[in-house]
Amino acid sequence: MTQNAIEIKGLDKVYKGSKNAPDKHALKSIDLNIKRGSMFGLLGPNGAGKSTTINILAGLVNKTGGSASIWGFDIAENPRNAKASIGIVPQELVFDAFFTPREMLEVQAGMYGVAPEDRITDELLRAVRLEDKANAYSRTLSGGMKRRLLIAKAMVHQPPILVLDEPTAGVDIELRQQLWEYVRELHAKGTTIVLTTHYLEEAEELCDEIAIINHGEVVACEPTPQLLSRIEEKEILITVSESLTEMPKALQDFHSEIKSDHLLAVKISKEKYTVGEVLNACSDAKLTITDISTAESDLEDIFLQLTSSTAGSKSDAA
Ligand SMILES: Nc1ncnc2c1ncn2[C@@H]1O[C@H](COP(=O)(O)OP(=O)(O)OP(=O)(O)O)[C@@H](O)[C@H]1O
Repeated sequence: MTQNAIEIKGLDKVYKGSKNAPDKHALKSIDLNIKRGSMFGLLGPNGAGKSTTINILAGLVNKTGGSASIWGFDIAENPRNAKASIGIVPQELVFDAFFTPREMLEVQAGMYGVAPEDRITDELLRAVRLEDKANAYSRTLSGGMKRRLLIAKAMVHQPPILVLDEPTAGVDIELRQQLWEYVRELHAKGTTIVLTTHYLEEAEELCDEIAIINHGEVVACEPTPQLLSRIEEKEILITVSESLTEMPKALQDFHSEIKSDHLLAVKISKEKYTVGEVLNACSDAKLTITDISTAESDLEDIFLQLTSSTAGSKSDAA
């Protein structure tokens, strides 16, 4: 039995165009393995292909090529078991406004064939802190409550994998913390979590592995610390009293650039070099430093670094 919760191999999706719209190659033969028990982040700019990937796993979009399996079940050969192994929290807050949270969870459990005695409706309502609203019309819930209800809805059949598609978009900080608290609880109890998010700092904080997808291609997929260290760069801005016309020899080993007459920018990988080594190189070059400042790369920078090499026009990504 595979150790992966989700295995995606050569997954391809072309949305057929129409008279006025060309075909859209949304996924270009992507490979992804998501380990059982992990908290996995799928990051990418708008239009990268995150929702397409998730919707294929959910059985809502048909793939054009390749394969995907969920908890060892191929989505094409064994769609019932594949579907039973995953719970998906969609991006949009889609609801039947006249159902109460309790009814909604009961109906959903029924749709998954969960016998009445096996249902965990009350437990779920408590977990997402909606027990007080169990019998209220869903249309009376706040946006945050609706979001929590959608998580509960995705868990009615107690799947081993929970996928959250941009769960905190437009959600305030306090609620975001509550959501993550519950997601962390589920994870601690053994649920594999996959989330797509634009909040890069959240992926950094929550996920043990991150894949970055851009224009339908996987740009990176690694354990979070490895991803961070691989490209973690520090930019050092050094002002010198000498007028700079060309890069001093002692600094040529670094990724350095003359920004203006007296200003040098040196980028160093924190794994390879220290700031001290850069300063020593300046001293070897007989430069007189009058000012120095540094800036760390965060995941946002890394994300830009990784995606800019394959990035096309903004309109294509929109
Ligand atoms: N039903 C569809 N028909 C045609 N093109 C589509 C369809 N759904 C998505 N696309 C296109 O496929 C590409 C990938 O879209 P997708 O929604 O998967 O991206 P995403 O990474 O989830 O973006 P976002 O973060 O904005 O949700 C985009 O260019 C999008 O316009």
